[in-house]
Amino acid sequence: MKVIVQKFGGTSTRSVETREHMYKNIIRELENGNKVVAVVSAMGRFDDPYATDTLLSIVNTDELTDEEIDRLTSIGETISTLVCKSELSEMGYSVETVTNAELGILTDSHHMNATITNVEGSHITDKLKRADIVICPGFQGYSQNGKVTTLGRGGSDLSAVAIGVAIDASEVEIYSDVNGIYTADPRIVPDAIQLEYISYAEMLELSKNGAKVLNHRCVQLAAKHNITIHARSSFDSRKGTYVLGDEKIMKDHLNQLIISGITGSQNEARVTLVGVDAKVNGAGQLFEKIAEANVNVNVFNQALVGGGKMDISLIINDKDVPGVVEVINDLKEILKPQKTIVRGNIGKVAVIGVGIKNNKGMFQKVYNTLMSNDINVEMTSCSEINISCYIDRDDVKKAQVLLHEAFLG
Ligand SMILES: Nc1ncnc2c1ncn2[C@@H]1O[C@H](COP(=O)(O)OP(=O)(O)O)[C@@H](O)[C@H]1O
Ligand SMILES: N[C@@H](CC(=O)OP(=O)(O)O)C(=O)O
Repeated sequence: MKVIVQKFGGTSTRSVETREHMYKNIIRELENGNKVVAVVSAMGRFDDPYATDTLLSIVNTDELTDEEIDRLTSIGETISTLVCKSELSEMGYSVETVTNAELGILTDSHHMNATITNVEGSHITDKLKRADIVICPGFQGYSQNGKVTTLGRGGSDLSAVAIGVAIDASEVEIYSDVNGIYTADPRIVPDAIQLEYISYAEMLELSKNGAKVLNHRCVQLAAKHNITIHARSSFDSRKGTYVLGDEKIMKDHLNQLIISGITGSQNEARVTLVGVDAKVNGAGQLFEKIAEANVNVNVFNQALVGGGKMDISLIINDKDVPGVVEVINDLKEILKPQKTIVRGNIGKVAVIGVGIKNNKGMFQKVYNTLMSNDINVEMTSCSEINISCYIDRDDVKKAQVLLHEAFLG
């Protein structure tokens, strides 16, 4: 007998009909002689009664502390846990549920985006002795101060892998409404191809750059513990996509694609300081203050423009613009910029693949595809497996379709 960890997201827990499909996946494993730990997300998306965004919409979040918001949003997963227990029990299955404290996911106190510090699976293992199905609320943990925390949006994927680590599972199944990982979001690029395998490194880049199908911290944790993730659909019994280590993919020649995926995001902003005094270490001081403000800089560019002046450009998340503008104002006397330009309507398109480093002309192909279709590339960043271009936000979907056609069409 094996214990299978299955995670069901909001697209699976959403309604009585979607949950019927979800239960078929659990029951299949019971019929195979296995036991199931089901990690569940809140039911559905905004406007569904108990979905995370619905819960957030019924309060004024400015009037609540982050700790209070965690107490509110974690309820969505608790409701989902109890609904699934009631329905599965009614169908005659032996089911136990796990409370927040019994989950054993210990975190720091960084509410709304907590980091897991330890995972302890003894309560789940005990319950597995008494029941065939153990249902766990995803997305949450508890801090050393005994408070409920949440793991960031999309965090139930991370819960599932963390529980997989705690109970020593060799594989974690993550169910959603798509049959695994595609070469692009199939809702944006209908011709996207389903991948059989993808490496942790490529999946991490896809997730970090906008592919919400898997949470990036879940991929990091799976890579650290060498746990295979099987991303698949609640509504389709075929195999989905296996996310696993590069070594196995290389050794068994599991993936021949140069490019594994195209992804995009639409929440960036560009801040440019024009004509900064080049004699002082302006960028260094700017970065120090930006880091103190807890802001992540996605891309940075500095160019000498003559006359003892330089231009500095930053790409940040648009939610961080007010904080960065405040930092720039505080440093005005030191940096002496002639002007500061904030452009909020920025997005990103990213081409991801292990083949990038070994194939010439990849950047040129990305750049030419965009520019020849009137999409202006404002800034770029490249690594061995990722070419990212920052473009007008309104062009992000079109850019994904064009790049998919150019590389994978
Ligand atoms: N490369 C990709 N492959 C598959 N799905 C993707 C990709 N990029 C984005 N998606 C989106 O991810 C969605 C599934 O993830 P998500 O909405 O988080 O489901 P759940 O709430 O069930 O966890 C799909 O409906 C799809 O639109
Ligand atoms: N309900 C949480 C956690 C989560 O992971 O949800 P889902 O599995 O539906 O993406 C959220 O919306 O962020």
